[in-house]
Amino acid sequence: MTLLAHASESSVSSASREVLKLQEITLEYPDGVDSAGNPATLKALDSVSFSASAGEMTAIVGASGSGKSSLLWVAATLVKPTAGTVLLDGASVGSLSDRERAQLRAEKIGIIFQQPNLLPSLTAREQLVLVAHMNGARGKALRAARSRADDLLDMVGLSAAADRRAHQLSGGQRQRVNIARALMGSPSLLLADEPTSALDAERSASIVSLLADVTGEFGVATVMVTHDLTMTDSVDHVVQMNDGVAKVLK
Ligand SMILES: Nc1ncnc2c1ncn2[C@@H]1O[C@H](COP(=O)(O)OP(=O)(O)OP(=O)(O)O)[C@@H](O)[C@H]1O
Repeated sequence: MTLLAHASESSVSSASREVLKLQEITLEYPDGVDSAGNPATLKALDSVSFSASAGEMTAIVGASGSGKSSLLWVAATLVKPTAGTVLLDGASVGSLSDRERAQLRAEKIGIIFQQPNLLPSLTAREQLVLVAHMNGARGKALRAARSRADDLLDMVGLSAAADRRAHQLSGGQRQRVNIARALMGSPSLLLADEPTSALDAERSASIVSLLADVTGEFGVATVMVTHDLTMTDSVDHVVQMNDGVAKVLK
């Protein structure tokens, strides 16, 4: 298949290229007032440095409230850190406007949320083509988007279910559509927030193994938040969060 052959070549050439680099990221949330009545803050991330390379998968683990999701949202450029630098493909995102960051996200970042959030009235294929359609793709461009959607659905094992609507898919299948959808824009960074939280152990393992496959096939840098330590065997790197502090375990 052309798509996969092309992707494999790109993964070889892009191996170990640093896609995401977080330098001394601190994130503070407003947290009411202190005993003297002054505004208080809660430090969710405390000088976190970490990077993710093309073709490699990293798991972020840690107890509830340790800062895993905060780290992912900063990496996704959805939350601006209080201090520190986020570099994406070597360029700092700190000085970009909201609009420029939204554009950067569309071009470079695929995000997989905990719950797939699929639109009930659309088929699996339509969920993938929706963004291209909303961006005005018509004619040849729309046919190209449909063809890419079909290749991606094939890659995630759903070619037979391309015409099924969201409610006709199982939880695991919905998460596969979610993964395929995140890859539609050919991102260099793939971020997944607890992608297996709604699934049983067997389906969770197959979703993590699929993420590992697409990481290699597409040469993306994948960062997955998980509280499930059994998932860390199949990843290249593990970062443990503890009270906002990151420690690289693997
Ligand atoms: N929007 C917010 N406003 C204020 N505090 C927040 C906000 N979001 C998160 N926090 C706090 O920041 C800390 C880190 O939260 P975060 O959601 O990043 O942790 P987590 O490791 O992802 O937790 P979980 O596994 O339960 O999802 C927690 O103390 C949390 O209460």
